[in-house]
Amino acid sequence: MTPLLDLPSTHAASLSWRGLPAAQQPEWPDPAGLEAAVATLTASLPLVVPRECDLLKARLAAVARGEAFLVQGGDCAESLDATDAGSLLRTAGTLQQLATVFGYMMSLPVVTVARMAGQYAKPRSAATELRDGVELPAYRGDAVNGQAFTAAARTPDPHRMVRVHQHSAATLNLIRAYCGSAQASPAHAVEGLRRFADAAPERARYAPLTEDIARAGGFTGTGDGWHTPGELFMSHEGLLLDYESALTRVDAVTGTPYATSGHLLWIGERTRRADGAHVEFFSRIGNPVAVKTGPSVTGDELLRLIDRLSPDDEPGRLTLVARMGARRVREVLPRLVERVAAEGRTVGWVCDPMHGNTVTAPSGHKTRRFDDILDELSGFFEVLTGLGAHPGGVHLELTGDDVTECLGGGAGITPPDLPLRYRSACDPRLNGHQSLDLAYRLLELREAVRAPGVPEALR
Ligand SMILES: O=C[C@H](O)[C@H](O)COP(=O)(O)O
Ligand SMILES: C=C(OP(=O)(O)O)C(=O)O
Ligand SMILES: [Mn+2]
Repeated sequence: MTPLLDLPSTHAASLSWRGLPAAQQPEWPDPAGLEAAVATLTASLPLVVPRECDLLKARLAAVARGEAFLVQGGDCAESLDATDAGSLLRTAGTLQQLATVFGYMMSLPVVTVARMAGQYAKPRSAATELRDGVELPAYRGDAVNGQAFTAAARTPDPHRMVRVHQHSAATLNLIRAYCGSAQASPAHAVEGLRRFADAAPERARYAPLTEDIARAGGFTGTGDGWHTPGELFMSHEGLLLDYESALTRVDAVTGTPYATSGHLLWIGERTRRADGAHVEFFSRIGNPVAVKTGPSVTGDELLRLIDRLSPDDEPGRLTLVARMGARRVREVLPRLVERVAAEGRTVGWVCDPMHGNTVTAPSGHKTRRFDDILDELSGFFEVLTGLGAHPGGVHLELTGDDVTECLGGGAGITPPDLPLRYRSACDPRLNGHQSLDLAYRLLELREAVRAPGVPEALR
């Protein structure tokens, strides 16, 4: 029998990025510790296998062709101390409920991808944090250091990467069990939507919409048989190159290296330079990959990234995640979408309406306004649809828990509410209700646009 994977080897993906500029890497204080952690990871089991990554790539090819919609979401930063199975399952459930609403809205099958089982490393705007005259290294995610503001916690510890691998394996194990259970069925998702709609301040509008969704059979577009209810893929930002390359394995069948830390990895806004180490590493792996792009990206830069990451123009290989901010999306995105289309490149276009809309509340909490998030998302739909392109999906920071991190939404979280249940280790997430509220509000906006009298180009 052909083995699923070769043993780890010194293949190009683990080597070629070294020596290139690698932004946002920790300053590990202990080279021997780093070497030991990398050796442990190199000898560790893969979390995912190439066949699963290829399946996701095939799903994302449908997104790129305009035949499917991507729902991607989860924590900004997972925590190694979080051992709350309920919380993981609530987030997985929220993703599936969102998939149900968006599938109905788009009349398309949905591919669902969690920011989970690996989302432990954070790029930061500033390398250090200053509090009361004390300056310490910034928190860079649980894969690197601790959140507590002490010199001990903030010192990068490479052994944390080993703990991340173990914790991700346990998370994935739970999610795989969930995906095979009745809890992950479309009927269960519809029940969750009914509970949400019945309790929402907008009940009079949302309850009938929910019945329309239920009548459509939960997920739509399942007729061709490719959508498996309960199918949930794992993704994270591939930021820590020592971690990612130590977990890269060669597919024995094709000889292609795959990052086995997750199904889909993305490159963040701060590490996407085309001649940098991240792009080089990503160019060598067979996984489906994504790149986040903010408003400063030029058309030429984007084309260069596409050339580097998807030279064969394989559909599903590359997803572009636009995070422009509500104020800029309508101005900046059209020329980029037009340029990529003019060059005949096949990518999926997805909107992250979170990272361009972060503000600081008077209390000092990082937060985002629900209305800005909705506005960027509707701007994204306007732009893509107006150009005859496919609005391919959403990328959200969210949790199924009842946190108070973003402002507004149906339940109307206000600035004084923020400290009540602000639990994010990094950026503010939509809570379960705000996430569904966003989907229903967008659905209402889309239905209004589809009403008679609206020009065809905008529908
Ligand atoms: O999640 C994304 C980034 O890590 C985060 O937005 C950076 O935040 P900062 O500007 O507080 O460093
Ligand atoms: C770091 C993130 O985003 P971006 O790279 O878009 O800033 C993130 O997704 O948490
Ligand atoms: Mn974030």
